[in-house]
Amino acid sequence: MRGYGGKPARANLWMEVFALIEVKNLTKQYGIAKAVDNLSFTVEQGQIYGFLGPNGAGKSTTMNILTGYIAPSTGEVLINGHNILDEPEAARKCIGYLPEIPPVYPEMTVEEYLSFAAGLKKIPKKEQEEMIYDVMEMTDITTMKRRLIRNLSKGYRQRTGLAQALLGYPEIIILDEPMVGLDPKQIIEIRELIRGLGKKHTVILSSHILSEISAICDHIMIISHGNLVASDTPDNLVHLMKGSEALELTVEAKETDIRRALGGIEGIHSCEVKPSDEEDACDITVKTAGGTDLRRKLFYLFAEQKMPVLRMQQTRISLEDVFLELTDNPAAGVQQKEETPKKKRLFAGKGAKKE
Ligand SMILES: Nc1ncnc2c1ncn2[C@@H]1O[C@H](COP(=O)(O)OP(=O)(O)OP(=O)(O)O)[C@@H](O)[C@H]1O
Repeated sequence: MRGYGGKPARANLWMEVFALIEVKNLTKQYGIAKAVDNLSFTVEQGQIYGFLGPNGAGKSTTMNILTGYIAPSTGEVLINGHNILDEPEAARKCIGYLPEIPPVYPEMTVEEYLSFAAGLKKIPKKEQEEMIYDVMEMTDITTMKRRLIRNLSKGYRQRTGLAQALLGYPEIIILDEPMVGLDPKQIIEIRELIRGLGKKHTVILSSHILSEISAICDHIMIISHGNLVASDTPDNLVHLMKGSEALELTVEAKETDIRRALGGIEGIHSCEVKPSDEEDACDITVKTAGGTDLRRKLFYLFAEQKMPVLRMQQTRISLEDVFLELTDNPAAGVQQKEETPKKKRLFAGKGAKKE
């Protein structure tokens, strides 16, 4: 079992042993505004984590704190057991960081820049040449090594920034909005590159674009107004929100008869009945509680009542719906967290702080 921050591993601390990053009650205050508000989560080894949130949610601020670029107002960050404030060098050694604006120098060639970055990272001189060659191969920029950075395309500039992050082979790679400004082809290429990195590294990437995150990440953390509002796998985020699923029906019957018939059915969270465009029929939207599937029950109910069902459709919740619901109204997420044990997992998934 791998030790935790150089301390002896203990079997009953299994989860802690593999927590590569632990963030506890992190807050960053700018004047009276809170960019990050009491944020807690853990990151485990060997996964690709997506940090998702609308503009201004606090993603960059959190990443800058994790990487030691800015200090939190309160709270604690442990990187592989090293406190980022008490042992910054040991903590930063575990992390390769590509900030939102790649820290590249336009007047240097790719090779010169990587050599400069290797120096900053205090990589021993005798290891530098081979490592620079290696990270250029990993990011597929070897053919560009003598080109001035200012003459590179945005995609290659991003790869150069990524190569810089990989110098020293850190266990954790943090990428802030790595696809911003790239064209669709470059996005696909960088996505593949990140997927490849995820095989050997723990990767955290931030984005405000859901499709980018869901295409690459094993685990999604949704942040809104500086709070973590959900943390789970993409599938679980959708599955565990199934309580918001709805059934839409068109039934040939009077509104009062439909309401009476539905009155005795358990598992209905809410129900809307209104006149349909179909003659002598009503459109019904039934919201189910806790993901209950009422399709068969309603089919037999209306058949017994001699009310023909002209249409029945289940509207599936998408990851987009989850994202919008949680980021439009983060308080709704917290409420759900307390309401049902099933939804609780949404907030206490692998990346979320175990209580
Ligand atoms: N140095 C600063 N001084 C004052 N306010 C700041 C500072 N940096 C960030 N903020 C504010 O903190 C909040 C969070 O910003 P942050 O950049 O972390 O969000 P983000 O999720 O990364 O957004 P984006 O995707 O737009 O970069 C925003 O309201 C921002 O205006």
